[in-house]
Amino acid sequence: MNKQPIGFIDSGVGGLTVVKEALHQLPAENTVYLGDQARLPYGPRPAEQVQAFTWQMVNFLLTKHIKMLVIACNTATAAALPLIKAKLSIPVIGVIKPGSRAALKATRTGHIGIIATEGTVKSGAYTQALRTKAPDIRLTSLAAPKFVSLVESNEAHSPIAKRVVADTLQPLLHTDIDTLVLGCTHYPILRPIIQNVMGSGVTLIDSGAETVNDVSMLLDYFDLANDSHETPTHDYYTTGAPSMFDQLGEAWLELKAPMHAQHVNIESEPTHFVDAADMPTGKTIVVASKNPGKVKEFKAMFEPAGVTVKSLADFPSVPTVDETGTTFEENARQKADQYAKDLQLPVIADDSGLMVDALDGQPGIRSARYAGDGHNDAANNAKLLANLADVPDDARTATFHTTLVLAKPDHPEADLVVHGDLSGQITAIPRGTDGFGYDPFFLVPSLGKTLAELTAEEKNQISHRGNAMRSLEKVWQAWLEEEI
Ligand SMILES: O=c1nc[nH]c2c1ncn2[C@H]1C[C@H](O)[C@@H](COP(=O)(O)OP(=O)(O)OP(=O)(O)O)O1
Ligand SMILES: [Mg+2]
Repeated sequence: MNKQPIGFIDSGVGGLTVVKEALHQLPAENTVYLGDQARLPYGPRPAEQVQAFTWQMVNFLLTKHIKMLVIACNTATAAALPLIKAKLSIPVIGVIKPGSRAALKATRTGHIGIIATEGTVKSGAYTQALRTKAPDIRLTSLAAPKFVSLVESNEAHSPIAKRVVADTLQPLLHTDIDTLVLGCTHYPILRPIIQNVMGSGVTLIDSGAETVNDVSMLLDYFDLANDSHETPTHDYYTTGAPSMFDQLGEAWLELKAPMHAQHVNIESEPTHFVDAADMPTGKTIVVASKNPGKVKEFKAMFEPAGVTVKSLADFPSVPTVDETGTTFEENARQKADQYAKDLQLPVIADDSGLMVDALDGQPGIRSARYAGDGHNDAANNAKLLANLADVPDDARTATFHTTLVLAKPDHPEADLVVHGDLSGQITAIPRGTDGFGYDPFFLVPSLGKTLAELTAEEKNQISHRGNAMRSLEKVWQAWLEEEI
């Protein structure tokens, strides 16, 4: 089981045509999408610039701990797919090969048309992909530079769009093309108009939709599919205006709920591959946790101080450290010392858990494995509730505890150790959707809310982890900068 999201990048909203297919074919997967609308269109830009922009998008999505990357943009695929594939340790998929394969399957006349951006046409990426498989195939490529702007300016259904599409496709009419590759992920949004101009005898190939077949296959092949039954999350980011993105996205994906795309600035992201292990150690700390809920909370605490926060997701090949200790501190030390040694970077490890008075302090250090090995919040919560079924409200008191250990490589004697607690009560009915783990059942009596009903910031202000961090506040920066 792998709950990490699949990442999608595109110059704008076009890649949503791939996401639409992914939501349909892979409904259990979490997804995160980034459209670089501020710098669109990519089509007319030189290949080197497209490569730099694409790295910035990739570096941003890597901070979201994606398990797979889909370059849902033909221009970026043509310019940067091999470079990115060579550097990342996660599977990377482009849109050109899947589109080519589908086109070869569809053609009867052996004459395939390709419409794409200038960049994609110039790169010859489709010609190369198609000729490798079918050397004798006849190909006619045509740049359709105006299509992306039509889509992005929400003109795809206007009379102007009809005119532009008809004019652009003119050279392809009266040929014996029977298959036309939509070699840009924006183009499927113009599909009805394109089909109308080309006539019903021409099969349109949606390169993006074809790509999702490959995504699905690779999820199985690398055993990366998410088979949890939690409702998946879909996060959308744009470098442009979220309102425009939402408007186009909600209509295209036929969403019932608002999309709420978030604005991001990626211009300070590196324009090349950054190996996490090459980062300067002074200002980087690795959160030695596999729990994304914890990582998020630590990021919120460290990043405002200018510290780069990495997590184990940035180091997929580092071996997992088992928790075999009998106390929170032993476990936190084990995790911190071993990961610091393996990564040769400073790390912070957290061992935490819930101690319920009516259960003699259980589940305690076994909180993550309460319902058995593997992390399943729902099963742990269900077991907790079952064990408390006969316990009256006033006896359902409990304490959350955290022990934090900061460790530097090969110096366990220099570990920094702090603790934090939070008292509360276990409710019978879950409330709230934020947070993680036991949060929906943990009532903070003074607030009348569960931890899952608090914002991240509100939770940090009172939580066991927040309290432990406040104990660290005065000492961690000096500790991190100190040479040993
Ligand atoms: O603020 C919290 N809100 C809700 N639940 C929480 C919290 N803090 C810890 N917990 C629960 C989650 C897990 O069931 C156990 C920690 O187990 P613990 O071994 O420390 O963490 P983990 O296995 O999830 O991740 P990792 O060891 O990779 O850091 O306590
Ligand atoms: Mg654990």
